[in-house]
Amino acid sequence: MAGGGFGPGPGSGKQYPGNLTPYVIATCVIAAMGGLIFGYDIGISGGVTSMDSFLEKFFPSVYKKEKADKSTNQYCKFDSLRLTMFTSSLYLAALMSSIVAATVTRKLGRKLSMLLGGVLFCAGALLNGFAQAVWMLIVGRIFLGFGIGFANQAVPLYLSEMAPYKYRGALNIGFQLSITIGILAANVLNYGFAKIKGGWGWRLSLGGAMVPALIITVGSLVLPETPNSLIERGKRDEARDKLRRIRGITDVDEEFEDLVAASEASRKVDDPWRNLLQRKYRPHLTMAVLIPLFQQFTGINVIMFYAPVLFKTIGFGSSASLMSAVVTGTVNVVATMVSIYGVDKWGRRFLFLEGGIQMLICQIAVSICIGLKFGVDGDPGQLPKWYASVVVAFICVYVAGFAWSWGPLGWLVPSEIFPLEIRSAAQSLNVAVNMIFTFIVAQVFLTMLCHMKFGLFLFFAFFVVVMTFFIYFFLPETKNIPIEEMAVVWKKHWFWSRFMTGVDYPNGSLEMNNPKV
Ligand SMILES: OC[C@H]1O[C@](O)(CO)[C@@H](O)[C@@H]1O
Repeated sequence: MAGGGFGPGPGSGKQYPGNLTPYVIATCVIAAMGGLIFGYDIGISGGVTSMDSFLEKFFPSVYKKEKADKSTNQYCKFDSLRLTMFTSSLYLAALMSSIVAATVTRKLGRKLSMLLGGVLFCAGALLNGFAQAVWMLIVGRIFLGFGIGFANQAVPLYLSEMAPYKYRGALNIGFQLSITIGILAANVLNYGFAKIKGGWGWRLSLGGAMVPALIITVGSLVLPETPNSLIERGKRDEARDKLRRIRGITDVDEEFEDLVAASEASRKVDDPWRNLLQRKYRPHLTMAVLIPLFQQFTGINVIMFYAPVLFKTIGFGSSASLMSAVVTGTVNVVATMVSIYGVDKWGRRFLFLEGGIQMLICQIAVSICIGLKFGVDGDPGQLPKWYASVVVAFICVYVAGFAWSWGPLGWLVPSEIFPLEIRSAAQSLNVAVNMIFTFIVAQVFLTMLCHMKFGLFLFFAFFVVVMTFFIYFFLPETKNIPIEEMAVVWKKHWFWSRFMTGVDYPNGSLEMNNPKV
């Protein structure tokens, strides 16, 4: 995903004039709805799959098993490939469409990708809301996934191109913030809709995705195209006018010339994928793969997708489980705001390292708590409410640790380290790796819980140890470093410097203003 920090920083000598106009604010708020939908879909499926009426209708075998073996192994209650397929099909679809979207976004504009995303979302939400059979659910999720591929490709790119450079960092995390708000909205609605008499509340939960979907569909029709995209498609005069309108001033020449130059420079790179394999881009390639992989191996989506199911497993009733998901969702939103506040003050490394240690402690604690009560056979006997509440508290502290570290930084850091000539390939790789591992975690979690039992949390804890050491040794601080000076951080790094010998990076503003995904 593209993002913040593409503009000139404090050391670049360039200070493009321009204001944070109401026009920009309005366009960015509408565009950020793409993040809301992503979050909504992440948050909605877990709650819906914990509603009895939904399970009974679409997954009767899971429902029967859940009802029948109350006192037996809690770990395996929900282990159903079809059930996980319902959740995870979306991510596979998103992975595929993000690859197509890269071309649409570049050749036909950001607006069209967002419009396609919105239309696909509407189709998916309708199919899900009116579903009569499992296939309708899964096809609906696939449509939603296609929509997410387009929206996640185009929206962050759109935001970073529209925003005045000074606000790009905050706007980047703004996208993750809207994802977390979407997750929370889904959790709250699930909690309310589950109480509807007649057991059809899940239809409202799933169909509710129509609201943000319609907003982005209509929004993308009225949103302006970005100047970068217009230049890229040969419409220079239109681009200059747009830039004036967006920045709220008439003198936009300096920025405009740089956009044109950046577009021309990027056209000379004909195979960004091959470029990415060059020795001097080894650190970038490593980060493009490992950062999204590690983000998913924190295990966060075990909580985001399956919190209600998990809470049911540790002994809460249906309603309390959904309520607990609302609590974790709220923590997620608030802690992401902490990150917006602190990321440029305390730096990326501090947040990564602190968040890592916090997550590790909580994962070990959750594992011990569950292990002590559930043992290996998964039979908790009488589990006191206070005990389950302690588990939820640890989970909340864990979510906070994620939400101010790997959550937003998993997008921000890659977006600020890629130089233009590899940006398109590296960013696509970043999104693709994220989706693949989101898919894998979603698909195998319930089976893993069944087999690894309380050890599942130790499995993710192990990865948190690995990633925390990785950050400590291999990630240089990128706080307050202008994009065009980023090469320096690798050149000075104890390990990565060996790949940088004899490397002369193109300098200046040319490479900064044309974020491509
Ligand atoms: O807020 C948690 C959410 O954030 C993401 O990591 C995206 O950045 C999702 O995979 C996860 O569900």
